[in-house]
Amino acid sequence: MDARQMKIKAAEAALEYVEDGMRLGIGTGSTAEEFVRLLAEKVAGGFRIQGVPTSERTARLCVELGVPLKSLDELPELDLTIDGADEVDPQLRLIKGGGGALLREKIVATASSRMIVIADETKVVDMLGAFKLPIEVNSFGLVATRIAVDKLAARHGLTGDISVRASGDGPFRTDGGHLILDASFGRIPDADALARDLNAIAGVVEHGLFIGIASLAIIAGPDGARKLGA
Ligand SMILES: O=C(CO)[C@H](O)[C@H](O)COP(=O)(O)O
Repeated sequence: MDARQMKIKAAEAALEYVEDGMRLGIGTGSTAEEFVRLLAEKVAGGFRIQGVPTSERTARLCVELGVPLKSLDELPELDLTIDGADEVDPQLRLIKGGGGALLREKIVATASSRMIVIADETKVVDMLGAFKLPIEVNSFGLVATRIAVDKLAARHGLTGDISVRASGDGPFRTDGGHLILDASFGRIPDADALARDLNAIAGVVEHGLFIGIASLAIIAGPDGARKLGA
């Protein structure tokens, strides 16, 4: 089974949790896009859902495939969000934001009664941090915010490069017009404390640590999909 087939396996297993009539948060990334493709087939077959996309990219795919969309303001309380992740640890803590959609992803996931993560087994880690931690920041005061993040990291015993994400010739801009700092910490022994402290830095809009948000992860490997959590 290749990487794409594993993503499809995870997405198929997640689709079983989607019920007719649900208000559904729809994630961002290549795994979430496999989910959107399967969901679109169900919708074409008469299944009724209302989706809230977590990015402009996901919204475009949903429109293209005929998945009905609403804004989060129209549907502020959701039944379920299905989304991918860059890392998943045994406590279902996540790193997200590889695709730059972490702010909307976190807003949508926390507006949902439940979040289910879909991922292939390469995303499962004992300790978060091998994947660069995305930190969404306001462009005003970028240098000051970066210094503040660097000092915070040092207080947490974390070292590593913190760089502004690039796209083409310039910086990457999120759907909200912000910048992303990618922090190469390597290992994050106390992700809960780091998450809390990052939120206290004024220029930080949001970070990619999702703690206590997902209740189930569907992890696909060569032998099929297994579940972490309930
Ligand atoms: O957080 C995300 C986007 O901001 C994605 O869910 C994450 O990057 C995983 O993407 P993929 O399924 O392509 O590996």
